[in-house]
Amino acid sequence: MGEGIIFKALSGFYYVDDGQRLVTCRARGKFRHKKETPLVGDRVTFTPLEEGTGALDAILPRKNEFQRPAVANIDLLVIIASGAVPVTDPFLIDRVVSIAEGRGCESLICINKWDLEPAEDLYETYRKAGFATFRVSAETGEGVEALGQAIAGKVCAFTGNSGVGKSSILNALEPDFGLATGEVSDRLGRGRHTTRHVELFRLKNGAIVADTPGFSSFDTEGMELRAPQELQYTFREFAPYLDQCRFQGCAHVKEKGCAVLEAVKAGAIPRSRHESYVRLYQQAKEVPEWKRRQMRGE
Ligand SMILES: Nc1nc2c(ncn2[C@@H]2O[C@H](COP(=O)(O)OP(=O)(O)OP(=O)(O)O)[C@@H](O)[C@H]2O)c(=O)[nH]1
Ligand SMILES: [Zn+2]
Repeated sequence: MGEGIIFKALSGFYYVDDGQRLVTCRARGKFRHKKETPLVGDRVTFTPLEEGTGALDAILPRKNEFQRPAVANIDLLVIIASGAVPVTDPFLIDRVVSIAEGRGCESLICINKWDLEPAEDLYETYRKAGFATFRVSAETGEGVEALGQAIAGKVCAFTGNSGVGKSSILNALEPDFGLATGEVSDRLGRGRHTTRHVELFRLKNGAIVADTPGFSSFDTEGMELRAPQELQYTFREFAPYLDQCRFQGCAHVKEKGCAVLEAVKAGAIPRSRHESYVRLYQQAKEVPEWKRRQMRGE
């Protein structure tokens, strides 16, 4: 019996990396019967068959799973942003971070294009909110080594709005990636956006990276939503204040005696983070629970 990680899923085949080679597996029929779909990132067991092929036997318990992109067992979501064109709207970052927090996945914020724009506000916002926050320039290489150390040995998904430099950073992290990056850019073209195909890559520092399609503000509309009353727990810097509001069940939107609002006023919670929370809270209220469940794939 073999064990490994699904690095790629394509046309009914699962490419399982067992640490030595890539085994091309077919899923056994029982997966279909149980309506269980193996995901890229899944740790699986398989029965080796002839010539590097195998039959997928079981999916080991998942640490977490995401819908869009469809990946499992992510240790670290690396959110790439930029203070230079295309300037990242903090709401996009908060939208994705909130999903990651809700699914028990750690986030890292990486602000690229440092050579063009220091993006002081973005940097301070996320540092203050309690995230590992890095500034890099894929162009000059500044900060790239520190980012590499932060992701070493982890299974990471790179995400961010189109054009922030995801492919460029991967290339800067792994100069030998040169060839592969050409492919990455190709795949990130139009075809990739429609197929939403995800693949894992192994870097020399031991990181395993999923490069996911760039997204736009338009795409955030279709991203999963939690129940309004659960959203507060996906903004980690709110935690110390949540049980200090005057009224139980406080929504932290505009209530009197709200400790979260006071913390925003006092500068302890970044204002843009709270604005994102309010925007998400309102969106979540407009969508019925059955629909939210559907969006979460439940
Ligand atoms: N000045 C400067 N330009 C950069 C930097 N990083 C990337 N770029 C440029 O920004 C553009 C977009 O970079 P990509 O790496 O293709 O961005 P991406 O995030 O992979 O984009 P999508 O494939 O659309 O998701 C390219 O023209 C890069 O040369 C940087 O640190 N500084
Ligand atoms: Zn409150």
